[in-house]
Amino acid sequence: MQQSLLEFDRVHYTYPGAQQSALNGLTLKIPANKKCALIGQNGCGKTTLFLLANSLYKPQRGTVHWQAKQLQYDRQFLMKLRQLVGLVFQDPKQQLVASTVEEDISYGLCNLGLPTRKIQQRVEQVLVEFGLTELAQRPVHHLSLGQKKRVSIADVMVLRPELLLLDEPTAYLDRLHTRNLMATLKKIHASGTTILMATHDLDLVYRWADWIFVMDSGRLILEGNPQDLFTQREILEELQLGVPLIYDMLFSQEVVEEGPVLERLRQRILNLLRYS
Ligand SMILES: Nc1ncnc2c1ncn2[C@@H]1O[C@H](COP(=O)(O)OP(=O)(O)OP(=O)(O)O)[C@@H](O)[C@H]1O
Repeated sequence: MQQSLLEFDRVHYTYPGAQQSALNGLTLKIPANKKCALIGQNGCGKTTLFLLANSLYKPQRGTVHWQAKQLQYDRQFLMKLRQLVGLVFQDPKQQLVASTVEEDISYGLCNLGLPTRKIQQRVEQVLVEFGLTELAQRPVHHLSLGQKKRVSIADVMVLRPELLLLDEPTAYLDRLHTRNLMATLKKIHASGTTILMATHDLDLVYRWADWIFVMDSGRLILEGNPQDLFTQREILEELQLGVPLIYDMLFSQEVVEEGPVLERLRQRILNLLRYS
């Protein structure tokens, strides 16, 4: 059976003063070692799921488990969990707290109380891994958006999490920076980190993910691998999500007759396009 890292079981969460629940009985298991995508309309609860996954919020009903252990909300447990589950916010302003890039990356390690020498080693290693060495002394508010996003991910990865949560990481990035980011994620995944990415970019999902969750109104509606999931076109159209353009082009019913040549051509195109 597929091992899961984080499990939501019938989780409810309503923001103070809100009329409607943001999470409305959400049940979802994040499988270990996968590249997972989370899709759904604006306001369906993706960010709220992340905030509960990282234990910044607590379920009002239902439970969240990390590797079969129910989350606790005392300081010690939270410190440990936030090393294991790294959250990269959509807006780097929510993430970047220190004055320089180097200080920002060391912030989480300092909070853990690691010895100075160890902190220096880990920070230097991450600066190299993320191509940030030249920017180490740069004030974070002088960085471009692409650079800020890279620093936000480095901030989290320096803690060596087992699960990386990314909230719309490619939002506002140009093509080059999206490619660079996807190359970074490839390395992170290859090093053994499970990834869950919320995004509205279905083509990116199709080219990158190996498992997809579809949410609506605070619940999980569908999940599966890209090839199976996008066959559920009717449901996806009803949710106003549709299917990726690439999928539509390659698997539309109006395409020429099915056969081995067409299938080989599709596989070649998909292999060329894949981010992974
Ligand atoms: N701080 C808040 N106070 C009150 N309601 C909130 C708050 N944050 C989010 N909500 C509401 O909770 C619901 C879920 O919001 P959430 O941000 O989790 O959705 P999302 O799927 O991440 O949306 P998007 O794709 O636009 O980022 C929405 O109805 C939203 O209006």
